[in-house]
Amino acid sequence: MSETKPYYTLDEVKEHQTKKDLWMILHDKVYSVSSFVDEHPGGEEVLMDVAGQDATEAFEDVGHSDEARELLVGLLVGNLKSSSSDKKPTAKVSTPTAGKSAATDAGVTIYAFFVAAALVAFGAYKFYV
Ligand code: HEM
Repeated sequence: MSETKPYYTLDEVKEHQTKKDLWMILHDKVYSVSSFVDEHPGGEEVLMDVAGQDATEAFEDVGHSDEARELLVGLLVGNLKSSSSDKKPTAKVSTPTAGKSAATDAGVTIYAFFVAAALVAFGAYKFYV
């Protein structure tokens, strides 16, 4: 659903800092909270403090209820146009090739050990018999 909303840059969000036109960013989403300012149980001042900014930390610090989070749905106006640094590449931890070659190496080592042991045994047999 949120995909259909427009994308705004941080600079665009910053332009909405007045009580009558108040935007803020929460978890990379842009909310217009003007209609809610007077109803906010935490008061109007805290919302004005984060006007046009990313308020995610402040919002989460308060530990808002699920009810508060549901209110956000109706206030959503768009998504934050993220800077390239926001994209975190998923680290590839598994290295199947390396694992395979390690296993193969172990197999070769064991095989070589038995061949060497057989040769030593054969040499000893020849020496003593
Ligand atoms: C649009 C965003 C926000 C919504 C919809 C919202 C909604 C609410 C709601 C419903 C409550 C009542 C308690 C609860 O249900 O958790 C509440 C309390 C509170 N909010 Fe927000 N809030 C928003 C943003 C913020 C921000 C950005 C701050 C801080 C900078 C903030 C600070 C507080 C505080 C301090 C209380 C506690 C009030 C008290 O218990 O006396 N809120 N908020």
